[in-house]
Amino acid sequence: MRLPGPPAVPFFGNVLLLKNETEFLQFLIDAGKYEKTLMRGWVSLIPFVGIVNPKHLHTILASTKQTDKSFLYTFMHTFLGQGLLTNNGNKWKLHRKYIQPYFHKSVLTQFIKTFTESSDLLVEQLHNKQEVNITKYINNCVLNILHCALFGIPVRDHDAKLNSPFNKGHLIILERLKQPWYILDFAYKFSSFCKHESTQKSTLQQFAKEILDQRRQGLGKHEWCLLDSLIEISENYPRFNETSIVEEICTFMLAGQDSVGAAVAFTLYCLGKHPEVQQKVVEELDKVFKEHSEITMENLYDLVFLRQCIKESLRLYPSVPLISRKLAEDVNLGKYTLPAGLNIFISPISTHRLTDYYPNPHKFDPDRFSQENEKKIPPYAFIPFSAGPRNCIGYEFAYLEIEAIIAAVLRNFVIEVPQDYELKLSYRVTLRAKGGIPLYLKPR
Ligand code: HEM
Repeated sequence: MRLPGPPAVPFFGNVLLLKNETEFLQFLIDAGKYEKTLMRGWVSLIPFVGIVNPKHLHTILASTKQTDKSFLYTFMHTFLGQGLLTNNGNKWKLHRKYIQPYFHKSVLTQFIKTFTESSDLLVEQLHNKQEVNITKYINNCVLNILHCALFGIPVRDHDAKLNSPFNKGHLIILERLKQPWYILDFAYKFSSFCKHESTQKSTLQQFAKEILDQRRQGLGKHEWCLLDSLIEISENYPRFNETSIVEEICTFMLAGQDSVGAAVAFTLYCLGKHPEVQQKVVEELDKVFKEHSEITMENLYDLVFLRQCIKESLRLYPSVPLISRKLAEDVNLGKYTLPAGLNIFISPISTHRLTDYYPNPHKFDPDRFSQENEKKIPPYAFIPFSAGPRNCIGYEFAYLEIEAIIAAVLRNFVIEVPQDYELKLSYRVTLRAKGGIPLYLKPR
């Protein structure tokens, strides 16, 4: 089987593409040209197949058998330990089954207050500012939410968060790929990267353990948080031990941070660039909040057009532009049979720009997700949260959180993107705007 793909360099394969993140993302955006075939790529000496076509994605992502991640995720173990994001096999299946109920809509209601309080704090911080780099404010707001929803640290308890190592955690996986001799564990173990990652991991886990001990003793227990749910699971299922609790809570802190930060920032960017769409969102907000100014779960579900805007922004700028799996069994994709054990790449940012499903694909057009139009989009052509049994467990949490933050910003400010600003994308496992996103703010 000979597949088309980008030119590869001996030993490095295609990893040199990662040297320039903006060009790498442009490569992914243009990878729709591989839709009718498959794409081959090399991570150093290891072959990968890239899959862009929604029908092929359906075959793989919907399968309960194809849930294994590729070896690339083991690179996160040094930093994160083994939580839902990086685990495979039975351990993943069991943990997912235990934790899933705590992300049910009925349970998420309890976090709305946290979303609101943190969004209010954000609005306070933005007052009297005319021009801001919105990215760092948003990231701070998201961190506040996570510290509260996951660890039970009140949003306005600044001191407790001051020393949180989660404010400065840093993933090194890409450095390992760019210098592919570090793909080998024994070489990596002697590197300064590994030392740095291991130190980070023990600091994060220590922080999580201390709070776990406090919660177990009932200290600071004003409101329910996700850590309490994990304690409850460990009481019911002894195999879900203290290490599991710590690894899972650290995973949630990481998985729910930059992903949400990017989604909020890019949606605000899109709304700042399209004043007519922003106006429509504001009219919806006025209508929904006419009688009750308070943000509730019901109000958030009524913000139908805002959700369309968030989806359209996630289509153009999916927070996680690339994911990877390892095939657990042979799979037939049209004229190709891919063997068990093969590593594959799935690139939401490539699939999201396919002209067959998204005419004029680079245009921001929230009407693509209107109730009527959305039905025409095949389910696996829109995968910002991945899809199937191994999708993002936090996707509904994320939508509600993003809506609450954007609603708070737009109810208080008219936002505008400076004329001379040119968005440059960059990539560090999540998608980012290079240098952050500048916004003009005018009080409403
Ligand atoms: C806009 C926000 C978010 C986006 C775009 C997003 C996207 C994704 C994607 C694409 C995956 C699959 C990753 C892969 O297969 O490698 C994933 C998995 C995951 N996400 Fe999210 N995510 C978001 C927010 C969150 C939040 C708020 C949480 C938790 C608080 C979370 C927790 C997780 C976890 C634990 C997994 C692994 C699930 C599993 O494998 O069973 N995510 N997310």
